Amino acid sequence: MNQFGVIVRSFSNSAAVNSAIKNVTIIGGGLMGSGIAQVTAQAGQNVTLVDVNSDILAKSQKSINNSLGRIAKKIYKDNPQEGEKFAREASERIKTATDPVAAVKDTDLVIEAIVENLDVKHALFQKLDNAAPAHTIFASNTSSLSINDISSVVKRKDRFGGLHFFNPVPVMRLLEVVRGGETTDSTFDTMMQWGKSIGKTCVACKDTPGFIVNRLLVPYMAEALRLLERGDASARDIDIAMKLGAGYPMGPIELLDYVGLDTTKFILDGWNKNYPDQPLFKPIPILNKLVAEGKLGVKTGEGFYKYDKK
Ligand SMILES: CC(=O)CC(=O)SCCNC(=O)CCNC(=O)[C@H](O)C(C)(C)COP(=O)(O)OP(=O)(O)OC[C@H]1O[C@@H](n2cnc3c(N)ncnc32)[C@H](O)[C@@H]1OP(=O)(O)O
Ligand SMILES: NC(=O)C1=CN([C@@H]2O[C@H](COP(=O)(O)OP(=O)(O)OC[C@H]3O[C@@H](n4cnc5c(N)ncnc54)[C@H](O)[C@@H]3O)[C@@H](O)[C@H]2O)C=CC1
Repeated sequence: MNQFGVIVRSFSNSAAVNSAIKNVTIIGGGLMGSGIAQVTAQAGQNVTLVDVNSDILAKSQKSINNSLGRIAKKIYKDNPQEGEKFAREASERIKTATDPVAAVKDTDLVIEAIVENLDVKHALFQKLDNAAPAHTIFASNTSSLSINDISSVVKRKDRFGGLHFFNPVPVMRLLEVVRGGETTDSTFDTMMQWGKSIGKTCVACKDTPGFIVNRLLVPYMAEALRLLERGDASARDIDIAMKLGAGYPMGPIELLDYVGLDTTKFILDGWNKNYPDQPLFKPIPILNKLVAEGKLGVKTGEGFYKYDKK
């Protein structure tokens, strides 16, 4: 299996990792849900991707097909026909739906990737808990909320955990597997095994704010904005500095635009509310202003920088 979760014999000698999970329902077809749907389908599993309307789902399918095309070109560079077949078959494994309750009736794993808002996530999981089979594991891709807080509204707390992916999902190799307070060993092991089955490198983490990556990355991006606000350096120079001086693939301000300014604001606001004494989590006026103006980064065509609308 290669790093894209695709079993290609000529690319690797390692055996495919089996998982008890065959049918996966992903709720939220935005930036992250689309990527999670794609990597799951690439690994040969059946996916149902759910969002609030069919226009959004059509956009998700378009971005999945674009990404599959890029990956197919890379791994089947000497065999374009095989590449087309791979992309078509993966795409066909993804069904779309607008009713989350019907979409979990026959599924082994539900991964929630909707807006980073506890009340909205609660309303969704409450509905799903009664509808999904008893064995089904629920997971959230939350960036910053507590898994215990999210799972507080369901009965299946033992079959609930965090599966935290990174953007862009088809390229980033890490998956943080998060154990909530009541997650059983069996649920945790199944989630780990599933992560491996889709080609990700899994790390384990407790239910601590930001898990591993965001606890380090979000304060770093916030400090970059404070540097910018103080007028100590321009956005472009901060980005160049961290790329050429620290070897990061993107500078912190480019990365903020890439992640979505609304998502980062949600994260900081939530942590500031829970940890008011932590200076690293304080609100950042320049970030709040852009979000209020609807400039959310790459996805809206403008954030700290401007982008061509796709
Ligand atoms: C907020 C949270 O909760 C957690 C998070 O996600 S935090 C954010 C984590 N993500 C990061 O830190 C991303 C940092 N950036 C990067 O790693 C890189 O800039 C990047 C992979 C995004 C793009 O890489 P790049 O070299 O700048 O651009 P680009 O040449 O377009 O892409 C590199 C490769 O990835 C591929 N690629 C990029 N995006 C892709 C996508 N969505 N689908 C498929 N392939 C993709 C490209 O085809 C390209 O392949 P080749 O090298 O074979 O040509
Ligand atoms: N943006 C990022 O880099 C990362 C985000 N995350 C987390 O993933 C989750 C999703 O983030 P993004 O994909 O960036 O957001 P997004 O805004 O791109 O997509 C969210 C999608 O969920 C849909 N949605 C909202 N409520 C819904 C509901 N009740 N039922 C069905 N669909 C619903 C929206 O229509 C939208 O398409 C958030 O919890 C975020 O914190 C995790 C890792 C990285």
